[in-house]
Amino acid sequence: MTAPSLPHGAPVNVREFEQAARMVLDPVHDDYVRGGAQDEVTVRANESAFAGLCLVPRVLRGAGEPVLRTAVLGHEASMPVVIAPTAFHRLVHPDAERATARAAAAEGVIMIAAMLSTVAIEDVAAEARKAATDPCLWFQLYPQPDLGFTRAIVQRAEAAGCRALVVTADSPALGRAERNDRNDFHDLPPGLRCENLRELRGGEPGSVRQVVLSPEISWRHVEWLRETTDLPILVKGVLHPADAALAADLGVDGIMVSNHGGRQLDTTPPTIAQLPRIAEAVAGRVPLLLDGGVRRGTDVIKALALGAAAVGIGRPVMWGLAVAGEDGVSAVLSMLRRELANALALCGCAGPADVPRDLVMDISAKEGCAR
Ligand SMILES: Cc1cc2nc3c(=O)[nH]c(=O)nc-3n(C[C@H](O)[C@H](O)[C@H](O)COP(=O)(O)O)c2cc1C
Ligand SMILES: CCCCC(=O)C(=O)O
Repeated sequence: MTAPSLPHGAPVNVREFEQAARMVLDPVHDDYVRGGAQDEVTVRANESAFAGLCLVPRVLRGAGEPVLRTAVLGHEASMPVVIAPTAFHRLVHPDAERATARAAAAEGVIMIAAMLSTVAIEDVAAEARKAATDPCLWFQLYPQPDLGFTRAIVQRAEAAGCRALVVTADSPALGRAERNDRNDFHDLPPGLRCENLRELRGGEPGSVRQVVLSPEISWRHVEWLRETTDLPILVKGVLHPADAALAADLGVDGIMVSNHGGRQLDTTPPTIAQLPRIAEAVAGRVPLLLDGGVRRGTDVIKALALGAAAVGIGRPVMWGLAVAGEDGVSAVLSMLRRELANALALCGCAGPADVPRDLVMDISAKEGCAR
């Protein structure tokens, strides 16, 4: 295998993309992307928990060159990494969600388009179709108490060709991001609008202030969505095994184990630590995805070993987009692809479905691999 050639000085890993993004972004927007709730305990824990798990590779398995291609909820993908929904891509690059959609489609990666997108879902989908004949887009929803609006936005996503609905469940209120308080960043700058919120304002693009993160949203809304759309439904933001069991009982099509990248409730457990408990509660009834702190191919393989069908990445995509638009997102995706292929090969695995549970050893904080 030959190493891919990168222009001199280009980031060689996701961490370097983070640093490069910091150099180009308005510090207020950099803070918005990198930040989390309150003391950011969970932001750090998501990443360090991966480092605290060791990989114990098998040798001489003759597994051959790993094949990364996989199906996520039955949707073909070139690797078990999806783009987690992140709002407001135009804050970090003028090509915004259009660039992300092109990169995802060209890379054969599933993109979860955010409801709070700065490009309308129809345009995101059209852009994805420019880069691939059969791109796979899912749509993330913050269910609104206004069910008329919620129905309308779901129908728009369906008509645009989105193939699954990702219902964010961890946001009955907005988390307290003190970086944003310090920067007095509570609304989009002039000219940036939430293009999917037109139905809230009689055809005008919406303002983020109109979005209701409501404590009244409940499992009944998931049931209502089940009756409202034929799209597969994933619930995103599950951390408690009992909630995972409830979701499975309700017949959802997928669960995203997520703490919103540590941006909602601080001091929640790192997602990778919670994954085995959730896998046990669900017992294979529903496919699991996980996001939060995935920065390396070795993180992906750890999540696969502990029960995830795929992982999501949030901030890394925003950093790639900030640094180089579509090319930056592509670079982040292909970096993770190379790292995952390398990790699979070094672990003796033939592909995502060939990752045994005992590949991962939990090492307690005092003797862990990292810190
Ligand atoms: C800038 C930013 C915006 C986000 N916006 C949304 C959103 O609109 N809806 C949502 O469900 N999650 C949102 N998230 C959470 C991500 O979907 C994901 O759970 C999280 O970023 C994963 O952690 P990671 O950034 O460490 O990969 C956002 C995250 C970031 C960093
Ligand atoms: C009003 C919600 C903002 C988008 C979001 O979910 C985030 O920044 O984490």
